[in-house]
Amino acid sequence: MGTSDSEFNSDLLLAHKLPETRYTYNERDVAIYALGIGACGQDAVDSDELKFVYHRNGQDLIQVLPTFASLFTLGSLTEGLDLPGFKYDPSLLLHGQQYIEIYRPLPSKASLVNKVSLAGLQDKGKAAILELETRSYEEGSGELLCMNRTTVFLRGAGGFSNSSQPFSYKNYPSNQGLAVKIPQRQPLTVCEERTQPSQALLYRLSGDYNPLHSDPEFAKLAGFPRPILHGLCTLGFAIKAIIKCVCKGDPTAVKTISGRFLTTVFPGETLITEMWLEGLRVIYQTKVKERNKTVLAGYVDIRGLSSSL
Ligand SMILES: CCC/C=C/C(=O)SCCNC(=O)CCNC(=O)[C@H](O)C(C)(C)COP(=O)([O-])OP(=O)([O-])OC[C@H]1O[C@@H](n2cnc3c(N)ncnc32)[C@H](O)[C@@H]1OP(=O)([O-])[O-]
Repeated sequence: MGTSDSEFNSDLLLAHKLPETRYTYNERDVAIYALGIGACGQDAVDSDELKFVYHRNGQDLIQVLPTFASLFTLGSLTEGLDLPGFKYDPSLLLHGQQYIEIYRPLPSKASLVNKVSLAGLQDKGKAAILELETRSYEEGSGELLCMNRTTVFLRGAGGFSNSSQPFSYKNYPSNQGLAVKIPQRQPLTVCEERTQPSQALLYRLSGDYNPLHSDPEFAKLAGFPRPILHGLCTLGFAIKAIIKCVCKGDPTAVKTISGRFLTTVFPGETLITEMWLEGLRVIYQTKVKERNKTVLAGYVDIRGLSSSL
């Protein structure tokens, strides 16, 4: 264990308290987010999707997609995370996994206080896996709205601990957020949706301005031929498909979301999401049609099932 701030120091790291963050949003942010994950992207009058963007009786009545909750975490990672006793290169960061619990339907506007804590850190040799947990409370009522656990894969940041006993810290149940086992049988339903070449440029307006998603030169330096799609954008497309195909368009049916980003998506590619039902759990995987590659896999726990399924 090191003694200076630039060397790995587990005592310093685990004792560190991350600052609270604030997140305030309104109906405009909700609509811009929905457009960013492709709502009405294929059909501007699709009644399953228009409700996330527009309401004829006033914008405060638009419905909020449950994955909007993932935006509440952004400040902690995108504005530079300063962890004493652990260093990494933010330009080599990739989003690895997202786990979200929704405790009550998200309002169309709110001011939130986020309590952020370190949920995990693992030394994988070539990379480090860092996990942050964010609990979002509504300002005023103090009510807990949702919890996000964000896993980032930090290329080049591994090898900071003893290789015969790599450092591994996790403070949450092992059944949460693990990669899922995809059933061998045919999926219950499949949804295909093309992302737009400008998808990342639109999605970034929801708050993740990392140039990896917009700047060709930056993307090349980070090891990609061109800018890549935000992981949370791909997740938004997949969960929107599940809401449409399994939850009969009801976004409040979603209780828990888990997703692991398996490989990168390029804006303009077509996403095919396959879904299987196991009790009240929807197992899903999303593939890129053009490359026949699975890019995302996970599960969604839902509150109930429509009788027609
Ligand atoms: C957050 C705000 C910023 C947003 C940025 C973005 O959106 S970026 C755009 C969105 N994001 C993307 O586009 C990223 C897409 N994903 C990828 O490109 C690749 O999956 C990878 C580079 C993350 C890892 O690939 P690889 O071949 O280098 O890895 P490997 O198979 O050799 O495994 C090594 C170890 O790591 C483990 N592990 C592996 N994967 C994950 C994971 N996803 N998650 C967690 N853990 C993972 C695996 O279990 C293993 O541990 P074990 O079992 O030995 O104890």
